[in-house]
Amino acid sequence: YREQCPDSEVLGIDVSPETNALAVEKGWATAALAPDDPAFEQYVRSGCELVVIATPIAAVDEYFERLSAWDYRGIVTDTASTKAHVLAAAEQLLPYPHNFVPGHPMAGSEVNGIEGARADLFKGAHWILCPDENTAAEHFQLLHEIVTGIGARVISLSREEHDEAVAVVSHVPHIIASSLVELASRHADDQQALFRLAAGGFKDSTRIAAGSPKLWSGIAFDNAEALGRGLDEIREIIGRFAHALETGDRETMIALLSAAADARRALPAAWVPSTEKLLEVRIPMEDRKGVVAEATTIASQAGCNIQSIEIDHITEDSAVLSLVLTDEGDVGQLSAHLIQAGFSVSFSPLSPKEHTHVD
Ligand SMILES: NC(=O)c1ccc[n+]([C@@H]2O[C@H](COP(=O)([O-])OP(=O)(O)OC[C@H]3O[C@@H](n4cnc5c(N)ncnc54)[C@H](O)[C@@H]3O)[C@@H](O)[C@H]2O)c1
Ligand SMILES: O=C(O)C(=O)C[C@]1(C(=O)O)C=C[C@@H](O)C=C1
Repeated sequence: YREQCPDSEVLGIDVSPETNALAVEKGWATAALAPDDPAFEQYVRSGCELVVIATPIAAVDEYFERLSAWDYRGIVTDTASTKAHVLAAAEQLLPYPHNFVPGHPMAGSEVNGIEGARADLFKGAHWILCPDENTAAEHFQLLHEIVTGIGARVISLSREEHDEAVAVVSHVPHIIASSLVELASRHADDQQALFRLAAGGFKDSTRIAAGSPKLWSGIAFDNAEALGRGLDEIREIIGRFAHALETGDRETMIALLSAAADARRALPAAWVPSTEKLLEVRIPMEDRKGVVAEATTIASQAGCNIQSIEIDHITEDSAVLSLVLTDEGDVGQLSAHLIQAGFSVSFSPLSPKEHTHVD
């Protein structure tokens, strides 16, 4: 972020003095302190615009409590992999819970701590934001700007759907990766000879198993229900492979493998923004709460990518939300769903030049 905005001030807070020293040395933070340093409170009380809580889930409450004690009125976001606990804690502990916009970058590393940090970690990645009907459009706009500024793409997801969705694409895969390593470990001898045979396939599908057990145990228990359902389902899926094998059913085996191969091949390696053809969607915001959450979630569901957000204040109590979309997703579906939700929307093509001018 500081590469994008070298004039910005970023105060890092970490329990590890080595981490704080390295963060400043690398230029990722302008200053970095221990949580109990009085300068932390001073900084939060003196106009800090945004707080990003990127600790393990177990430490989040402590920071919500501090922000409450310091009557912090700015925007708060987080990076936690699960939202069940964080949402309940925000509601209970934060003085202004509507200023909390949950976030979750869908990128990371199995390397624990600051050693795993890279300036380009989020380039081409998706970053979930979970605004709700109480989220101010300006708060979402600022977070959107920061996240897209570091090269990620924002996906708006409802708070209710978040944990269920990430259980399937992140938490079940982690348990499976750990299970694959456990299987091989059981068969490896003292010299670990079997692991020397492990090539790309094993390594590709188990990299994440090297992640922090403490962090992942926190994630697993915070998302126990959805993870439990996902594990039941994966048992059933593995059972279908096993059954095809037992019954010599080659046709089913081919069908199961083909369906997975097609779906996997269709996954892009990374998201590349396409900004040749831009489309502006203008949505009047008067007399309605939560327009930004509703409209951006509908856009994400339709696979549309919002490149930037503007809020045009027409009069004191009326404004228009303007979303600039890149040439992706199903605009027909977006339009139909926005109209179905009761919005009176207008679409107009925009050239990248015009957009630069608007900015
Ligand atoms: N690892 C990933 O790939 C990944 C991806 C997306 C989101 N997340 C989420 O982001 C959060 C951080 O994960 P991570 O992988 O960066 O963890 P990490 O263990 O690599 O880093 C956590 C940092 O928090 C510090 N810390 C721990 N307790 C603290 C406290 N009480 N006060 C201040 N600092 C404290 C640690 O010293 C460390 O520097 C977690 O909630 C995790 O679920 C992780
Ligand atoms: O790529 C990795 O190493 C990750 O661990 C990233 C990963 C994942 O893909 O499951 C891990 C945890 C998150 O909450 C989000 C992303």
